[in-house]
Amino acid sequence: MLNFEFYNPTKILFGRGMIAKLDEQLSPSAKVLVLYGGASAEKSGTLPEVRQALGQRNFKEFGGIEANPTYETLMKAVEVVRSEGIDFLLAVGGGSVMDGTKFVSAAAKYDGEPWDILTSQGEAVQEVVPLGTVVTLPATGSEMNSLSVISRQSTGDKLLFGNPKVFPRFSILDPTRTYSLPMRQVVNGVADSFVHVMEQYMTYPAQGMVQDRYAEGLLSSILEIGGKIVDAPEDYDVRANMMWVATQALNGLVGAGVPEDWTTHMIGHELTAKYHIDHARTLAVVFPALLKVRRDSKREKLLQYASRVLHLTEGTDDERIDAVIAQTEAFFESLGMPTRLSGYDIGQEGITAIVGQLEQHGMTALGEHKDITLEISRQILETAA
Ligand SMILES: NC(=O)c1ccc[n+]([C@@H]2O[C@H](COP(=O)([O-])OP(=O)(O)OC[C@H]3O[C@@H](n4cnc5c(N)ncnc54)[C@H](O)[C@@H]3O)[C@@H](O)[C@H]2O)c1
Repeated sequence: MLNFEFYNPTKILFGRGMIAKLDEQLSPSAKVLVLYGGASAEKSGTLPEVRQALGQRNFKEFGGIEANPTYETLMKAVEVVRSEGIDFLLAVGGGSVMDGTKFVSAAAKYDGEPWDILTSQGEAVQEVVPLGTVVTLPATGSEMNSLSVISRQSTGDKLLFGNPKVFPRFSILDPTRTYSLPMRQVVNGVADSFVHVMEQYMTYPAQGMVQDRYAEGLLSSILEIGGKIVDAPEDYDVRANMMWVATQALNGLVGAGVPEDWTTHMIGHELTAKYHIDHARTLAVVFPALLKVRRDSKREKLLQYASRVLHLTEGTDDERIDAVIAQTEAFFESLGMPTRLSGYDIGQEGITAIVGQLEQHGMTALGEHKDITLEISRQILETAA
């Protein structure tokens, strides 16, 4: 097992009606800014429930944080935080609102040009305004991690930063608050969570017995939930399991002490930045192609996954690896997600552009062995063509 430090201070309040406990989480004198995205937070009743839970306390609101949150919009929230003397941020939404709120949290206290926070991958973070979340979309794990992905419209960049100071102080997860999600977003969450676990599992054996079996439990659950969730839109237990699995898929625990390969996310971010494809859908295109190109270096874990999760026992090793890749593609396709770039009309010109963006962002040594060069990234994209 590899050495690791594990730190996760986020308090989780999970279940039906838990938004009512919001007030208890905040100090009586806190000056709160509630941040949210579009009209769905209002229409679904989540925002009204949050307002009610905040009662008579002093709070302001900032709406309009878009999917794939932008620096340009978030800097307007930073102005509100500074001018109103806000000292607590409450994100009500999915990954985009939670990530955006983390950026506002760090940018509002940053003495300099806040885009530095992204270009330094979070090292530049100084002080922060503390934050909490009310989750409406289970997918990213942002509610229990210290990561944030921000886009900049003016340059077409989409960059990630991480810093322990932006862990939410608390996150409220009420599965009934996900019932209003369009099915497209529900399945996006299934795919995103699946790939998050895979990126901390599908590498090479590192004798992380607990981590491997934990990851395999999460993967089995996601495959099972993926097969049920479309036909059971208001099944509390399916939604509750989806919500908790998504949180655990990226709260740091499954990846502690084992190698990780975030190539799929890094290439996926470039596809979203250039083509505005939903985040999870980019992963459904890149991940199967990554498995095809890296089948030799991931061989042992592919076989372990074949036997422990998919229970594949027939055929040669290579035939079982073929079956793993075919079943992974079939899983995404069963969620209605294309697994080829051609599904988004992206051809050779697009591949060259994406490789150029990877180069520009320094993504030249990806993967668990840091040996996925730009040439191999191109091969992955060509395999996904
Ligand atoms: N922080 C992390 O660790 C991490 C990990 C993976 C991805 N991300 C980032 O998170 C973002 C994606 O987040 P996401 O997948 O949660 O989607 P999202 O937050 O972008 O939301 C997608 C859409 O669903 C709507 N929505 C949200 N909750 C709803 C509800 N209950 N009912 C109806 N509509 C609702 C939103 O308004 C939005 O239009 C991307 O920018 C991605 O890069 C972050």
